[in-house]
Amino acid sequence: MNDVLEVKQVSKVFDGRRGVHQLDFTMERGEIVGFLGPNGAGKTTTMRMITGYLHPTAGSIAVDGISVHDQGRNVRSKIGYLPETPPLYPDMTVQSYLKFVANLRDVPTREVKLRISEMVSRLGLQGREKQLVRGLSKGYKQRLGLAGAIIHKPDLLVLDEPTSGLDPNQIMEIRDLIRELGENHTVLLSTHILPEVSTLCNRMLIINQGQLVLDGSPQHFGSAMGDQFKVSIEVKATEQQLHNVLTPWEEVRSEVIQAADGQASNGSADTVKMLLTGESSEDFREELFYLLSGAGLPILEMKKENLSLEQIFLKLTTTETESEVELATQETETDKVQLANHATDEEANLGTTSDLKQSTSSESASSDSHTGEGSK
Ligand SMILES: Nc1ncnc2c1ncn2[C@@H]1O[C@H](COP(=O)(O)OP(=O)(O)OP(=O)(O)O)[C@@H](O)[C@H]1O
Repeated sequence: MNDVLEVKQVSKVFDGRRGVHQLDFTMERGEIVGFLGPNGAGKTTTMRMITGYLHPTAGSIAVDGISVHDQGRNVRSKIGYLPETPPLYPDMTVQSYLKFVANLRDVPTREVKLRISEMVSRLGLQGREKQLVRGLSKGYKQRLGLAGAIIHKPDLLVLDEPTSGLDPNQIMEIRDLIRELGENHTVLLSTHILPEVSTLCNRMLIINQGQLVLDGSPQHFGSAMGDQFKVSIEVKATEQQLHNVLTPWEEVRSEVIQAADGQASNGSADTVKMLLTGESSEDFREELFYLLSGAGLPILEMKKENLSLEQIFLKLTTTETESEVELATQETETDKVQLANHATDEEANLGTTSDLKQSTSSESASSDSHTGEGSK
């Protein structure tokens, strides 16, 4: 069996209110999975159940085939957990904190010294071993939290919003570290930052109101949602010529985005930009090409329009109507470039364009501690 994590029909009820409901998913060795959802969706609750800090009301969770709740002690050595606020002790030094965690995680005494020096060099903490935790910057605290989470060499690493509250440089550093850690660990990572998922994860899970609403690779989401195939084109033609050719095509709906009347401006030929939407997700570009070339209308540009991750996320996690999402997909080309799944590296690294954190629910709901159930 290659599954590191098995979450089976897991539910959590808090005082009669649903926290998560019948979650069902597995994670294979080596996967880096992004766990996404709006505030209050159930990400932290799920992560705390996986790491054994919270008991499910129903269902079961196993790591490497061992039940998290029946054999807590055996399984805890297999899991590394970084809560949103790492449980660091301000009066300890970096070194004494790592020693403390190593003992807590049952690292054999003879190996502790070596593991600490491995963690210090791997997480870039050299020169800070004797520094008090209280004097570390937020980025270095996060590094130390990560070091504490992996010092016992766990199979599964669970990271709750690991870049939250960091400045752009620190975000890039922590992401690089997570990417590196993903080479040796299976990682479940919760985040509100969509480009973080595109750059770090090969699979994502979206949760909304306690239920899993999507599971798959970021690239396959458009078709997984039964999306209609959309193409934007620019054609050297008049609106009337295009109308004559395209209107009889029943399977594809066309609408003009922009028409440039050549006669009125510089005397060059007319061009028209259109958005074409198919009845289904079937690719109709080849048919379109032959149709327009058969009519003697040159295609200057043809581009497949994908739903961006942001649009997919909104579609799945809000109650907005189909038509609102539809509108979003028909924004101007500039908007599309901004929103596109393929965010530039800079955007992806800085996460500035797509931080979807919604401010409506209480922040206090995500402040973790290791004190167990009901501590939030
Ligand atoms: N200890 C608790 N007692 C009562 N209700 C709780 C407790 N912990 C979580 N909840 C509720 O369970 C639901 C899921 O919360 P959770 O913190 O898991 O969401 P989240 O997706 O992690 O949100 P965020 O992005 O804000 O961190 C929310 O409605 C929350 O209020």
